[in-house]
Amino acid sequence: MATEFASEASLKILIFGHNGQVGSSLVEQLNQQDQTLICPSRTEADFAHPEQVTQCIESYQPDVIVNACAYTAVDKAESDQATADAVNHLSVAAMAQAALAADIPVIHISTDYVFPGDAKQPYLEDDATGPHSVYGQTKLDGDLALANTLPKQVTLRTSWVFGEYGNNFVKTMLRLAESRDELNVVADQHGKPTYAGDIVTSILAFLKALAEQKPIVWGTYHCSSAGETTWHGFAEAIFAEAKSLGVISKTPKVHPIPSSDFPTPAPRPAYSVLNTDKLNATLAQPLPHWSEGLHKMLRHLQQG
Ligand SMILES: NC(=O)C1=CN([C@@H]2O[C@H](COP(=O)(O)OP(=O)(O)OC[C@H]3O[C@@H](n4cnc5c(N)ncnc54)[C@H](OP(=O)(O)O)[C@@H]3O)[C@@H](O)[C@H]2O)C=CC1
Ligand SMILES: Cc1cn([C@H]2C[C@H](O)[C@@H](COP(=O)(O)OP(=O)(O)O[C@H]3O[C@@H](C)C(=O)[C@@H](O)[C@H]3O)O2)c(=O)[nH]c1=O
Repeated sequence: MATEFASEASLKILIFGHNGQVGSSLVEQLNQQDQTLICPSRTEADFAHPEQVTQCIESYQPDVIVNACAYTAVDKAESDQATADAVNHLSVAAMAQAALAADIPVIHISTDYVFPGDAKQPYLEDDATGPHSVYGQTKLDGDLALANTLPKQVTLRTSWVFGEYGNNFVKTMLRLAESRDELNVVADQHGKPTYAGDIVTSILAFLKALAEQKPIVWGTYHCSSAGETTWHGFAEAIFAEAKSLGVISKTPKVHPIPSSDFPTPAPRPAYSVLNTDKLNATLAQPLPHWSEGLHKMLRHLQQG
């Protein structure tokens, strides 16, 4: 997929969450192009204080905002609702107001955890939401505030993100492999692992259209790598690929368990597979299978 911008097309891009999994990967890709990036530190724009987000947008006057910032500690959010709400909801609402006032678009990232998880087939963009966790509810509240305020917005709803940078399930599994011979992993939660690089490909496609003044269909898109599995299936794939690439020397035995045997403060959806047909049509091809992203990530770790 061509993600190079036309040489004359240049944007001043304000990126929130530039140190996260998606943000780091986005900055890495954009640094290879002739774009002006603004990556405010947490001290400059602390999302626990929405007024700082407003001030930051007003002072930098970007052409576009990419919001990859979020309170992503799903279990911790259950006992830290006020901070999760400030970061995931109130700051996004403030961002939407500031973007509207400045007439600039926002590309925002959201989550499969906005869905209740009782579907039997992949969720479409307009299917009813109904989060069961504080994280999912605060993300949904932020998404709605943005969509109801700002006409020029793209929300990319993604799922089970992993990549080279930051923390994720793949890194947790690799760490556990060092110390454990056996692991229990839930086998009754179904979703789509998504490589951060694939989300970046999608973000770049929208930025490129913006820079080249091509028409954009604003709104919500489901943005996950191809393929679906369970956390247990994902863990088994991680260990098989990591062993074959020599990232780990031994593979633990992975026992499939029901969610009831792995109690967590926040309930996770039993089924959060996202239907990505709308985005596939926009990008003119589907994102790659998650196993390709897993291979890329593990190769990167292997090469140090
Ligand atoms: N991780 C996942 O599995 C999934 C993520 N998503 C969504 O994708 C997006 C990107 O997620 P991901 O890259 O994984 O997130 P990360 O947790 O890797 O990164 C989050 C980013 O937000 C920043 N941040 C958190 N709190 C604050 C704060 N109070 N003030 C300023 N910055 C803050 C972090 O800064 P710092 O580095 O300083 O901590 C970090 O840069 C989010 O919207 C998330 O909800 C959707 C589905 C799955
Ligand atoms: C570490 C571990 C987890 N699990 C289970 C717990 C949980 O049900 C599932 C996933 O665990 P994690 O806590 O790593 O993942 P979790 O924080 O639920 O991941 C979510 O993050 C947020 C930000 C999102 O938006 C979601 O799309 C999703 O990626 O695996 C096991 O069964 N065994 C284990 O050893």
